[in-house]
Amino acid sequence: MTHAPVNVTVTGAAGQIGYALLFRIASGQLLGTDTPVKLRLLEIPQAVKAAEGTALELQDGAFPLLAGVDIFDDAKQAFEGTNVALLVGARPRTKGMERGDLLEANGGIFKPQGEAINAGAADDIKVLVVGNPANTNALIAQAHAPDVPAERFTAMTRLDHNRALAQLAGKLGVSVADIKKLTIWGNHSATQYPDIFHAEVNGKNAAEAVNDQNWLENEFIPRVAKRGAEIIEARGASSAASAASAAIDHVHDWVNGTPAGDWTSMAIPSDGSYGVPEGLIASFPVTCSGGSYEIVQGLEINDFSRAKIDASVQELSDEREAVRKLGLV
Ligand SMILES: NC(=O)C1=CN([C@@H]2O[C@H](COP(=O)(O)OP(=O)(O)OC[C@H]3O[C@@H](n4cnc5c(N)ncnc54)[C@H](O)[C@@H]3O)[C@@H](O)[C@H]2O)C=CC1
Ligand SMILES: O=C([O-])CC(=O)C(=O)O
Repeated sequence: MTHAPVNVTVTGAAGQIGYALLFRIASGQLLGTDTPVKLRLLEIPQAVKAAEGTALELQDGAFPLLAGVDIFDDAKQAFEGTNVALLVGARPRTKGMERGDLLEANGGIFKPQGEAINAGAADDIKVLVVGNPANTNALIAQAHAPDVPAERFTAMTRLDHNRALAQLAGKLGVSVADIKKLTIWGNHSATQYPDIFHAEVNGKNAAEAVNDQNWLENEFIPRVAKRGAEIIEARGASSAASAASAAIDHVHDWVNGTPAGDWTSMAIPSDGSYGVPEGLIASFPVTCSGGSYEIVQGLEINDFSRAKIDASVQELSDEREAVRKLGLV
């Protein structure tokens, strides 16, 4: 072991995603196999007992990298000294419900959590918001943490990125490892835009390799964008293990870097790149290195992509307007 333990706070620890996530964090997959972790679990009072049960199982995992587990029902305490915060706890969307319906209910969760991060988190805090509507929940938390650099607040579109990789690999009969430079733009919602125009498949342009605009427009994009609903329909519950896996990928790459010659997708506060209004937490193509990320610049955006990006960004602007009206940002 070469590092001091890193404090990782997970909210919604007793939920479905939490159950799939905590064991992978404890095993070293979040930060690396030379980094011990101390877990700080935040739950609502009614779910603390269940979180305690999970903590017993974590103990039984005998993970050499797990330096401790503490459980809280108070956000201020849970974020004290935190280096990495995974904000998973939220109300999951249920059958027939759109993410927009959840804005108000979740505002009441992410405002106090932003304040608690501002008050007590470590200087190097990195925040990933998973709980939906993830982009706007991240915006709310960030708005209440004025002393933390805004770029430390991110939201998860890595699951969408991974879903798009898998669909494209299936179409072309290749491995996901053969695909590079795919991008999710915009919101983690049905308006998101999975972009294959800059993606490469074994070094060849992916859109040219597919050469099927009908598949792109009428199968690939809707399949990826509505995959969450497809899983809910099939499983009777929202994606959990795949969401946990994507959260691991997101933080792992942020901390340890993206591979040379590739990029990933993260929802981050816009700096105005690609015409996305500044401050919106939107998904972009990013490279990570040395613990920070940068938006991939200079990509040519064709008319088809422009319209799709604009539509998703418009939804984010509307969500920001809605939470402004609620006094949440
Ligand atoms: N960004 C993404 O790609 C994805 C996001 N999600 C979202 O992740 C969230 C969690 O999903 P699941 O684990 O399946 O839900 P779940 O309902 O199984 O678990 C949520 C947990 O959060 C806890 N919780 C609620 N309010 C809290 C608070 N104020 N502080 C701490 N904990 C709190 C609940 O007690 C519950 O244990 C949902 O919002 C879901 O829509 C799910 C899949 C993908
Ligand atoms: O759709 C949902 O509520 C869960 C989710 O975000 C996803 O699976 O992408």
